Amino acid sequence: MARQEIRIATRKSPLAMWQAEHVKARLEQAHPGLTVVLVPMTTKGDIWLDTPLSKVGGKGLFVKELEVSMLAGETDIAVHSMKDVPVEFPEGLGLTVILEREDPRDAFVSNRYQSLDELPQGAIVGSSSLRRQCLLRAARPDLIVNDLRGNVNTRLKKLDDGQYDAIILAAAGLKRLEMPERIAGYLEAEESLPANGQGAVGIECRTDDAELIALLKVLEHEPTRARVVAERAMNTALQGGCQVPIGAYAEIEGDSLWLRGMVGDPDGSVVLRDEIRGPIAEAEALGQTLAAQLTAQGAGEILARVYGER
Ligand SMILES: NCc1[nH]cc(CCC(=O)O)c1CC(=O)O
Repeated sequence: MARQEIRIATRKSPLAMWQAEHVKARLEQAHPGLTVVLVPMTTKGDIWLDTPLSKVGGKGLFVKELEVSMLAGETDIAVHSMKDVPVEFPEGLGLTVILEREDPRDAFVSNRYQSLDELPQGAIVGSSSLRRQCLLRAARPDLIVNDLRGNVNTRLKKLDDGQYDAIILAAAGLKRLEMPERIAGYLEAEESLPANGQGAVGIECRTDDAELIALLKVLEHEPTRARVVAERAMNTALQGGCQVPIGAYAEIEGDSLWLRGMVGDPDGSVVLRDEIRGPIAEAEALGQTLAAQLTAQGAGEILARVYGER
């Protein structure tokens, strides 16, 4: 008998819930008669559960509760922002589907200013990401760049409370949460190279469940997968976790893939950039080659310093 129900294990943050609802709606539309149920779970916040791998690059399993429930057969799938998905998966689980990417750009969010250029000398800008901190400081050494934590709503509240003149957030998150009016302007890839996977959503499930995977495959978007594979390969080759000053962004141009990468010191003193073009089918190798190019420029020293400081 055909499967009639799919259970989505999800974190409870508004963004996680939106993404799970989105996958539910798309699966139910594609498969009449199928019911998709959300199973919200309390996870240990945004904190990663450290594994021994954290010693070599800050990697961890920050979705562990969801994975335990899938492995136990209590739930079937988990929906992730690709930006936050660790490189390794526990035995028996894998990233079986990647959905079409939405806006990959960083957004400039402010109640007073329209763009980075408009910010006065010494303005306070908030960002939690080392990549954004590096790029902000490199572009505008006069700005005060302060840490900004919490989920998207918490971060916006801190802006509205006057703790910052502007903050930088992923455009995709603001659009999904139906707050596009919060976006004062976009930072293009030339200015703020997106993090690997930014704007894309993926589905994790048990790799031995062929019937389930066949149902999920209607959501697969091949061009997005190629882009994300290249970006993640670069990040992996640099031993990057998700809290690293690394940008990796791929686009498709006809038959070829164009991958740009950056590694920088969070203090903005050094920003290494490079790029590569090649066949889409070689996405992973392109990512690895670009990582080697950045390493040749000195990326290893920068990253060792950052990892050593944690
Ligand atoms: N690290 C948190 C996170 N993970 C995914 C998104 C946004 C959505 C996306 O990139 O797909 C965000 C918020 C942000 O960076 O502003």
